[in-house]
Amino acid sequence: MPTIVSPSMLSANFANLRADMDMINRSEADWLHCDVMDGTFVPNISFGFPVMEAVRKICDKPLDVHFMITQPERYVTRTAKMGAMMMTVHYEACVHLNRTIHQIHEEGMRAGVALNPSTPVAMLEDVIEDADMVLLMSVNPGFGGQKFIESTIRRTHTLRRMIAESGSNTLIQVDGGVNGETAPRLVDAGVDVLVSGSYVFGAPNPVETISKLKSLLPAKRL
Ligand SMILES: O=C(CO)[C@H](O)[C@H](O)COP(=O)(O)O
Repeated sequence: MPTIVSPSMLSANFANLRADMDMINRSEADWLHCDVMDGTFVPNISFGFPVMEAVRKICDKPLDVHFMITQPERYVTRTAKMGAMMMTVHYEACVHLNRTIHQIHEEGMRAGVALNPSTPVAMLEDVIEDADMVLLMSVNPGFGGQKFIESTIRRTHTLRRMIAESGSNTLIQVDGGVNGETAPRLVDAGVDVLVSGSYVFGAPNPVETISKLKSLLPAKRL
């Protein structure tokens, strides 16, 4: 399975969103990662549907939407209507996670489940087969530009074993502090989808940085 790179829109320059989306369209990015924050689940507010609907019209890449909000199930239908490919919700924010995953599937999207850095990977044992992707947060969610939390490498190994034991094809995504140094180590540990924000958008040549991120990665298992 090839490694997927999904630049995080959280670090985009909103003063010129069209230029940022033109850059993403020209690049080897596979998806565009959208971070929705509500100021309650995380101590920050990002953007909502009007911005993502505008982006959807000018971005050629599939949208991978990460909801850092309470009760994300309220927005499943609207996210599908907006044209998202993947809807990721937090384990910590869903009382009925199994139901929410099925709602997402019923609306024709892929379902991701995100874990905060302090939530044990084992909490997902009983839903792993239903999830298309698990997002391991490698920073405490809420802000771009934070330092990578090292225990993510160990957590990736644990999750990779759990997925193998379940016999499922669930993808592993990591988000937070992903750069030229952490990316190869993450892929080596078993990550399939890399989300990178400030490393990409803060680079002098973001298109080249996305290509480098992909080419830096060790050859993946088949
Ligand atoms: O969503 C986040 C935090 O909530 C991520 O940190 C963000 O998507 C990526 O930012 P960076 O690559 O700068 O760490």
